[in-house]
Amino acid sequence: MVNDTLLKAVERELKFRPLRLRFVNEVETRFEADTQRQRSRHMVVGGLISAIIYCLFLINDYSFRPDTFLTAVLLRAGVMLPIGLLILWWVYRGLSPLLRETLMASTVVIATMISCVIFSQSTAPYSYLDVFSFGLILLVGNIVYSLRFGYACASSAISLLIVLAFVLPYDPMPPEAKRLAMCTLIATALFTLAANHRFERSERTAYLHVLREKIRAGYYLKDNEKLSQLSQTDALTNLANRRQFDDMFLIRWQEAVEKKAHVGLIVIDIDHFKAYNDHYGHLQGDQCLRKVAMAMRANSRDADLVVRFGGEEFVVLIANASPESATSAAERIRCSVQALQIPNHGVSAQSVVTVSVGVAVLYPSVDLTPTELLSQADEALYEAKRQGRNRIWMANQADLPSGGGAVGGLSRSAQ
Ligand SMILES: Nc1nc2c(ncn2[C@@H]2O[C@H](COP(=O)(O)OP(=O)(O)OP(=O)(O)O)[C@@H](O)[C@H]2O)c(=O)[nH]1
Repeated sequence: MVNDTLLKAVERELKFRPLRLRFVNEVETRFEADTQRQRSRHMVVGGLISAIIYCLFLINDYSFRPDTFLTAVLLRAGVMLPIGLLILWWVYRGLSPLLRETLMASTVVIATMISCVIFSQSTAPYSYLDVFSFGLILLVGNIVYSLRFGYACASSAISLLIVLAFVLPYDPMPPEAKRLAMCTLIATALFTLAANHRFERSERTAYLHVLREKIRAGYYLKDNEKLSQLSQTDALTNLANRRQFDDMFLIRWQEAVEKKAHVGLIVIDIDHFKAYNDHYGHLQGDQCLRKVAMAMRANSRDADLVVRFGGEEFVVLIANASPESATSAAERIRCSVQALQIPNHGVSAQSVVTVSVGVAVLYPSVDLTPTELLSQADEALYEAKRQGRNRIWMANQADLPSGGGAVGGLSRSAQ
């Protein structure tokens, strides 16, 4: 999507990346919208793997503190696992960023709490050794889930406090082991938080670069579309121009060859336009051209290509045209211009602007070229002028260079 304000905000973020990770609101909302789905999936996969490993620790519980094995089963598989799976299910379904991060961070805190209860309930001599493994829980939150930095800090701090609260009064654990365990845990928290910060920073910076390119690409695309449209349109009348006609004529011709269908061409020229220009001036002449162009567009089918061929000459390219439909399209156009009742006092006091129309319809074949259809229509137009103007003239079969393929021979006076 092309968005000027968004592009400016993205460029500002890229230029002045402060230590604060969160973007300004507008970019943050976009960031969340673009990354939420993938982030939730990533968390769910990480959560499932962590849940399995957390339950596998029951093997440890069984081997070196069998006295609390039942409690461990109850707490790990009966409490932590269902809570964890429920949270993962919610996250998978999609939650607001705040809820998602809070719930995922809470699994870290709950797992720490449960692990502390299990180790402190046991009277086994080495149960406290388990405290050294609690760093793994912090690692899951800060690295595996890659919680947003603020949530990672909060869950790590709360978890450390919980461990401290359990370790300090736990008598079977020697004071040296308590000190070492707490130092190890704090160091683990700090290292994993530093890595978490770096991950999030690079993820966000990479996102900004991608977003900037996407927005710019949107601009380029729009510019290109605009340019291509301009290069195919006549500036005065907004009709298709000669360049678009040349392209479309070949395409329609080829289609007609393949489908064995007719191609029709109507060539229209405003009558006595020089007199109009001389009488009213060039600017009003332009105005007249616009009105005539609008009438022609309004009285042609959407599928027909209405072209300003040059000066006061127009062309309508009709796909799949029978001689009858081309003739009636030409007559409709002629009548619609006359119906505008634009006075042309350059000719006489009663004169209005009219058009002469040449019509040609062909079955394209290998020995015919599009130019032949165009010259037939031109000749028919010349004949319409010669016959007195304000009329349509159908290209005659005899006009064909090859002597075959043209249809009609009809001329129609309009007056
Ligand atoms: N205002 C204006 N006039 C144009 C434009 N292009 C061509 N013309 C004028 O169209 C007129 C065409 O005149 P002619 O070719 O002599 O044809 P005509 O006076 O219409 O006579 P017939 O075609 O024989 O009926 C000239 O005066 C051109 O200057 C344009 O873009 N704007």
